[in-house]
Amino acid sequence: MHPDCERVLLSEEEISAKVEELGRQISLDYAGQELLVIGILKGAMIFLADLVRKITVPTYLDFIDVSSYGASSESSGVVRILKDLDYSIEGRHILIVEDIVDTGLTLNYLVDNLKSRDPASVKVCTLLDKPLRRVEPVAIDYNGFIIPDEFVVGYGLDYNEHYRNLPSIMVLRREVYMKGE
Ligand SMILES: O=P(O)(O)OC[C@H]1O[C@H](OP(=O)(O)OP(=O)(O)O)[C@H](O)[C@@H]1O
Ligand code: HPA
Ligand SMILES: [Mg+2]
Repeated sequence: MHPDCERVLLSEEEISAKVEELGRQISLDYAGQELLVIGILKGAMIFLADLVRKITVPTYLDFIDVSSYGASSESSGVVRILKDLDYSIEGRHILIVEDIVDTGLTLNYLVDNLKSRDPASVKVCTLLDKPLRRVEPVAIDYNGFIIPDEFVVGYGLDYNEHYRNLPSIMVLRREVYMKGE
């Protein structure tokens, strides 16, 4: 366990079993179709890399980079696109892949933004859902785990860009993020 963390919330084994289950369900639901997976940089990167290898329908990838947290554990409330998609999504079946839905501001913004580009369909898959913090409602089609209102890091999730490479998901000690705020 990392010394800045107080406990392991989800082990590597729990995460990989869930990723496999999500991949199986997505493959069943999109049978006979092509899927365009859109990863939200950077947090979703590690989940997405594992998830797409469990999907058996023809799958394409694109990435969009948005940011609302910066060097904080609280959302600024303003979502900014730092890097847009490389390709048009018109007429394609889109699956947005996120690491976590917290306030819902990031996903709400993205779903509206991507729907305005006329895709054939838009669905959302997130590994983690923290419903106690929701500010705006978000429809989630595939959800890995519902988690309590604690700041978590690892498996792609950061605090101020640290801890993304930890293999499990851990609760960050409050004193670590209170220091910077
Ligand atoms: O539901 P919300 O309150 O909007 O929070 C969730 C979003 O915040 C984090 O991203 P962040 O903006 O920190 O960028 P990152 O993915 O590069 O860490 C996380 O990866 C989600 O995209
Ligand atoms: O709990 C979290 N951890 C890391 N990044 C986040 N972005 C929103 N909530 C979180
Ligand atoms: Mg982040």
